[in-house]
Amino acid sequence: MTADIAPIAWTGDALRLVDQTLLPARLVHRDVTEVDDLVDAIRRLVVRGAPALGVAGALGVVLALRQAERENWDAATLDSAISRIREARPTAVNLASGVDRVRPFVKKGAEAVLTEALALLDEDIEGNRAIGRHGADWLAARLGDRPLRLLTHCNAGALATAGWGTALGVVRELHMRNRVEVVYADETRPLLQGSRLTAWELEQLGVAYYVQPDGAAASTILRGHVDAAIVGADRIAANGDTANKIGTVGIALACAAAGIPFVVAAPWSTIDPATADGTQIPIEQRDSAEVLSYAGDPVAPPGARAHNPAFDVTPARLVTALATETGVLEVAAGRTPALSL
Ligand SMILES: CSC[C@@H](O)[C@@H](O)C(=O)COP(=O)(O)O
Repeated sequence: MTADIAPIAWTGDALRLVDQTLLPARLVHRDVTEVDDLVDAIRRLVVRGAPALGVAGALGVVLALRQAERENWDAATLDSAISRIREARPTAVNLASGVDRVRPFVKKGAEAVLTEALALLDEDIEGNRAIGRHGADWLAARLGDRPLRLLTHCNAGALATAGWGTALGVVRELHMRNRVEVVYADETRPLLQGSRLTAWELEQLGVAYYVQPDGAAASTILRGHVDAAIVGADRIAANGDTANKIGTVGIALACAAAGIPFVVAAPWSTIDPATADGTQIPIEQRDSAEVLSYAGDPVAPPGARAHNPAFDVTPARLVTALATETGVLEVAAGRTPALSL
């Protein structure tokens, strides 16, 4: 196995990010020292994935404090810079909670914030390894100790976290146990996190995979090619409703129809007790150009309008299990009858 991917690092002077917009063609690191550049990097998905956003947000508060010192900001300017980081994307609760975790340390100075932010980074990696072990144990107990055919959507790998990954962390753990036959990686339109990032990670790990169009997922499941689907989450409401990348709910419906497990892998930090249910989760709407063009060229008539929600909500009743760092919670009470083609 190759050295683990570290999408976020602290250099001592800067937040060093793997530029995820350029993968898999190029592995380029970006050093960020200014709040505006971090907000831009978050919005453009240079750094992305809920846990990674949490760590980037926390380290972003260090950048804000250092910039405040360099530029003699007053307290209100600093506060609004921190809030701009916190609100750069709305759906992943980890971004807000990462900033909120370090905010009480702001009055103690940048070093105190840095210590707390780096603790969050370490905890995330450790937590992901535990999610991987618990998720793999649960799948083996439920489906038998045999190589599994898994389906995933978007990227919930090392790149989406501080390291190791959540849903892909489970895949990695199973792979270490020789219990992965193949992974179907949905390409994940419109920004292709599945084909660009998940496939890249699986390639590095030596896991067998297919990239498939999002539109193939339900058919692949109903035709019996998949033993379980496993995805990450951006925010889990108190009742278990789960927001994840657009397209996830269709996979959950297909899993329910086929009678196979739909598993969400996420740390407790992604569960938001302040959000009662999925209707209250803010869903990010992104630029029309992401849908209406491809690699810079138009793919729709001039004047076409786009509907571009970045996330959807899977109702708790469709979530078979939630793999966390402390164990697996069986969420869905009942399953719909299985169909097959
Ligand atoms: C461990 S990452 C979980 C989710 O954040 C992931 O599945 C996802 O939907 C990411 O969306 P993105 O828009 O790429 O930030």
